[in-house]
Amino acid sequence: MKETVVITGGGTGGHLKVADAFIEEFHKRGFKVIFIGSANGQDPNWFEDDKRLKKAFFLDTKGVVNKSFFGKIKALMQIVSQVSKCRTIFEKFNISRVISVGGFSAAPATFAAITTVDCYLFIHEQNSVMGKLNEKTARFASEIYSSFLPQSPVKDYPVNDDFFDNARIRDELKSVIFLGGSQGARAINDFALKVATDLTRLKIKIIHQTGKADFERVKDAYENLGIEADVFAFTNNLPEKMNEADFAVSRAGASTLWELCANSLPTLFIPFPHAAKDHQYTNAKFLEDKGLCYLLREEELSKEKFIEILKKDNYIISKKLVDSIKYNAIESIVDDMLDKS
Ligand SMILES: CC(=O)N[C@H]1[C@@H](OP(=O)(O)OP(=O)(O)OC[C@H]2O[C@@H](n3ccc(=O)[nH]c3=O)[C@H](O)[C@@H]2O)O[C@H](CO)[C@@H](O)[C@@H]1O
Repeated sequence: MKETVVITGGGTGGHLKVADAFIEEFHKRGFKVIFIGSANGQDPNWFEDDKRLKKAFFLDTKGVVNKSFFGKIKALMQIVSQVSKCRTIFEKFNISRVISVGGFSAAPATFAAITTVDCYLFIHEQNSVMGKLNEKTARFASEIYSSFLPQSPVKDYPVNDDFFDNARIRDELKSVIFLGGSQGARAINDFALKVATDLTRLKIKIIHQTGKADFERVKDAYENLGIEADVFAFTNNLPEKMNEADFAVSRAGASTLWELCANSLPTLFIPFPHAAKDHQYTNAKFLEDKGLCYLLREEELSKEKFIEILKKDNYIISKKLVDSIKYNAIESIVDDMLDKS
């Protein structure tokens, strides 16, 4: 019988999507899988009743970054108190492999892995700049996987096959999709509304993911402009929406960024300006340096610049994107982990 592995981490959709890919891969290979995340955040929504899991634990932990001094101390004390709980779980289920996808949810199980004899820790870092926890614990890991690190043994990002299956080379411009990441982005919503009339005049269809909080406002605004756009708060079928689009305007969260690459969809990235250590900017910069995307900060945005970008020959970018990422990253990462432990 195959052993039990622990997948830990979460907090935001970006981390959880990668956790989900690991759960699927280990489950497919016949391993038993335990998920350890936080009770505070999105983790339970994703994995509470997941049939692929032998068990899911949601611990009382909160983020440490962006807190006051006392808030940080409290959050750290909470994490410390959960480490021994994780060690008990490891002992009970005989855990020797822990895979962290980062985020504060990963802290207790990561520290427990480091302090447990004969337990291998593997880290998947999604972004171009290491998160606080990964930065502190990386030297204890048996391997760190990242699409941005030159020394990573696997550089492809774990993207669902659907994004590749729905890919196509863009050789015309009939529709633009606006994407705000898992939460939506007000700045992107405002920009879309600002250029909507021009896009309509150019006979370009608008597809727009607003995020839950801003949906009603944006929907009403399109109605007031008399524009029939495909507006939604969140979709479970993003690959299909991307396939319909010929150009994207998007935040530069790691998962979305590589999904757009897998889809061969030319993109103007507008990074979230308050992301830790400006990592969304450096995520997109990595692609921009290779001539694979456009990148503007919020304050650099203008209607004129955008229209100019749309008029460029984006066929070349779309074609180049085909070689920027390959299928089966998760299989290659798990193969590498099993070789090393
Ligand atoms: C504000 C912030 O700090 N955001 C971080 C967060 O972003 P966020 O959680 O937005 O992360 P990503 O862009 O990486 O992922 C969003 C995920 O949501 C999915 N999706 C989105 C919209 C939709 O309608 N349907 C849908 O399924 C996308 O396919 C994607 O897989 O985690 C990322 C990964 O660590 C980081 O790079 C981001 O910087």
